[in-house]
Amino acid sequence: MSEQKWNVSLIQMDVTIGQPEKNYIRVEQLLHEAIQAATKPDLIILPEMWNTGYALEQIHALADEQGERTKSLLSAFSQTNQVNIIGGSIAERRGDQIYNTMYAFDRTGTVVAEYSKIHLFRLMDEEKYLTEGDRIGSLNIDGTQAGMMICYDIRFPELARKLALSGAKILFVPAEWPHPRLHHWRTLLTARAIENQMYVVACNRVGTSGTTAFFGHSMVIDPWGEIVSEGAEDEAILTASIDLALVSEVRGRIPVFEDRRPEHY
Ligand SMILES: O=C(O)CCC(=O)C(=O)O
Repeated sequence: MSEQKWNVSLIQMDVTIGQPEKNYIRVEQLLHEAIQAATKPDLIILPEMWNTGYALEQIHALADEQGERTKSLLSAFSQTNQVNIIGGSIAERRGDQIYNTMYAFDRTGTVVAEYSKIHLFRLMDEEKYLTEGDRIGSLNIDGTQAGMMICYDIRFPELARKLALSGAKILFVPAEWPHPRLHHWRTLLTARAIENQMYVVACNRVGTSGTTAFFGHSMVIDPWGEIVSEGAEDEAILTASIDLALVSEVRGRIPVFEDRRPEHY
């Protein structure tokens, strides 16, 4: 790929709650579909907690031990196909604790970053079963600095700003964001893109889990806040082309980072 232009594929998948076997098979099928598309992706992203869904009561038994199974699948795929992968997030078991963890792989299959969700979502009892992460998710992909946040994290603008201040030009957001909060999803993602003048690549699941329905609407938003690509509510692989040169252009047009006055707030 050119240094500045990337093709990205967002795997907006359904997740079968409490059935990792089914979900690992489905992810592998969808990764193959994504890579066989007419335009080969430079980067593929998956949604949140795709191995187990929110099967919180059984999460200890179902979670992936140190993410080993996930890392082995995604690392082999990224290496074979020389593609970067933002591996959504999975339920990861580390000792006695369970985390909601993201892994990023470069084109050689190396894990270049991992991030565990910092803001656990109390509306879904996440904090009763999971342990929160304690560090932010910065990474470098093909020479470009980026950041990772998970779902509820997007309600915390401080985190996105911190990633932008550390150099991120693009923010990756896997999610399991349900109805009826589509307005919040779109508005918060767009705000994070506009205020930080960066790309936002957000991959949400579809399907239902009990009485909760997930609406998809995965999207890629440019640093000017325009939605470049947006999914519907069905399982699909969404593609978009992003031009990282637009980040410096927008930052030059309105010099928000130079005009910040953190000494007053
Ligand atoms: O903040 C929201 O409305 C949704 C968050 C969520 O579903 C999650 O973090 O899993």
